[in-house]
Amino acid sequence: MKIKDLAGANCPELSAQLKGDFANIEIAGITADSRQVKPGDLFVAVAGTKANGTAYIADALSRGAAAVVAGPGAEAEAGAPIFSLSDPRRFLATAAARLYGHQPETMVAVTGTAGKTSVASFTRQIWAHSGLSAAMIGTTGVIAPGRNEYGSLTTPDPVSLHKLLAELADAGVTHAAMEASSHGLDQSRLDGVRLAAAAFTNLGRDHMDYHPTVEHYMASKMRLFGTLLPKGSPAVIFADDQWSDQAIAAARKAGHDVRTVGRKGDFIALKRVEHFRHKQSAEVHIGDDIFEIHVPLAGDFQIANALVAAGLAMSTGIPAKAAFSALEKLQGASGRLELVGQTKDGALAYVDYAHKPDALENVLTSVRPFTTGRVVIVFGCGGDRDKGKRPIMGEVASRLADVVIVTDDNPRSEVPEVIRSEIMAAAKGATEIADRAEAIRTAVGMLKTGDTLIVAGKGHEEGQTIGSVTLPFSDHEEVRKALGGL
Ligand SMILES: CC(=O)N[C@H]1[C@@H](OP(=O)(O)OP(=O)(O)OC[C@H]2O[C@@H](n3ccc(=O)[nH]c3=O)[C@H](O)[C@@H]2O)O[C@H](CO)[C@@H](O)[C@@H]1O[C@H](C)C(=O)N[C@@H](C)C(=O)N[C@H](CCC(=O)O)C(=O)O
Ligand SMILES: Nc1ncnc2c1ncn2[C@@H]1O[C@H](COP(=O)(O)OP(=O)(O)OP(=O)(O)O)[C@@H](O)[C@H]1O
Ligand SMILES: N[C@H](CCC[C@H](N)C(=O)O)C(=O)O
Ligand SMILES: [Mg+2]
Repeated sequence: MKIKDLAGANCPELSAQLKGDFANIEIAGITADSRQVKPGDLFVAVAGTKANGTAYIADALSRGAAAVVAGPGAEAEAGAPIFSLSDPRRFLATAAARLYGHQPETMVAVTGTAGKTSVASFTRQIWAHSGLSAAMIGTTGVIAPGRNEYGSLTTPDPVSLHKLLAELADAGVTHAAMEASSHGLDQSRLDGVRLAAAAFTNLGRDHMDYHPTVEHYMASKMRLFGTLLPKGSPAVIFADDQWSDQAIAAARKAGHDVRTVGRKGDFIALKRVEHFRHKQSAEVHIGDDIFEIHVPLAGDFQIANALVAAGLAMSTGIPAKAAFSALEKLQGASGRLELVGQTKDGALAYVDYAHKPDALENVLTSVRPFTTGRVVIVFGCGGDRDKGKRPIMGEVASRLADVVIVTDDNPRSEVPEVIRSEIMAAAKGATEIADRAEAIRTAVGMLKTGDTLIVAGKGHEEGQTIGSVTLPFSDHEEVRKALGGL
């Protein structure tokens, strides 16, 4: 594709700089990483958290980059095709979308501190239940007909994302639900995605290492409604969170068709919920119609996630009745309050991905009603991530669980003892066991009839990152091994 076509009406700022021969430069591919440049590629230099892409312009040109797009003030060397844009990240996303050409016809995105993976997964399942060729993209990777791949980022970088979306569309996928993380939104990773609808679940504490304030965190999430979702589109918003009113206000201000779900919901109104050991039933109202829904998953929060997913499915053409009947067959996303097994005395062992205070609080509160014995929790906190959440999670665990074992999560470049001590400082009565497998074995070994164990923080993850090395590790496997040994 010629660079003038890549810019087109989409980027008048670039079009204006394409004088003479520069307009006809042929672009083979696009990347923001100089190390990935192949001859004929367009290199987009963006400023990141660790490095500034402008430092790698020479590297990109030496590898055969056909042209370079950089941020404001980039040195426009005489004769070299280097262009300067006010927002190169947004350009990277929209240009990747143009270059790869197509994406599934109906795309939805979900943001919020907790519940994104679950909502994206449930939305895909509802669509699939209605016979549509549907996909999800998120923390657990990509799931589509014939594809189930482990992923690393919640919201992939724009180039991998559009390559993937084009592959999915080519394979006949018409509907895709994706997670919009605050990092992804802030870094414009989704700016080239054509959205049919978008959703918000909730806001709690997370990522305070990246966002200077909680308002900045919320504002990043609200880019989904304010900038990305085309005006007038359905915005499905969980109504019962502390931040719901702000999300509703942001979506209204952007001119969207706001559809709230939950106890205070006006699109899907939740009237009554009954919790059983492994399932829940609820009565919901849509206008004058009353539906009884059944969700075969534990955890109060899964009802909220199921309603947001049903709201997204209904906003993309699925009748309410079909959406609700699909909920009866829902499978939880891997590692989200997932029952891995039980002891021969019937104590339950779950793996859950709670790695932030609100999620931990929710998961511990969710299992209490059906736990006649003790709630036992094993958890830690990741290194190189929001440090402030560590004592808060320690306090939540010791307040809501009967037995607390603090262990390692992914220490990454931090000293594991220090991470643990920051949690322990607020976790009254907790036991510290550094080795995660040993912590799990100890917890399983102490289970008695009526107890519930939750191994939290790593969910679906298949490795543990210590320093810069990731060793194979699975909470599922360790729980199974420990149960097998009983
Ligand atoms: C903090 C963060 O979000 N970083 C992401 C970001 O990196 P960055 O832009 O800060 O990159 P940088 O290292 O400062 O480098 C700046 C630029 O120079 C380029 N460069 C660098 C070196 C070189 O030799 N040549 C070169 O061109 C880099 O490719 C980059 O474009 O953009 C990269 C490409 O898209 C991501 O891989 C990287 O994710 C890192 C690995 C990461 O750990 N991200 C996590 C925190 C994350 O994004 N998590 C969210 C949220 C999860 C949740 O909700 O819980 C997610 O969506 O997964
Ligand atoms: N609606 C919800 N409200 C509160 N907590 C929730 C909700 N949904 C899920 N959780 C908790 O958060 C954990 C992660 O859930 P999920 O993976 O669906 O969220 P996520 O937003 O995708 O998280 P991440 O940002 O890590 O990708 C679950 O294991 C559970 O403990
Ligand atoms: N997407 C989240 C995952 C955290 C998972 C937890 N196991 C950890 O390592 O902190 C993040 O990057 O913050
Ligand atoms: Mg997720």
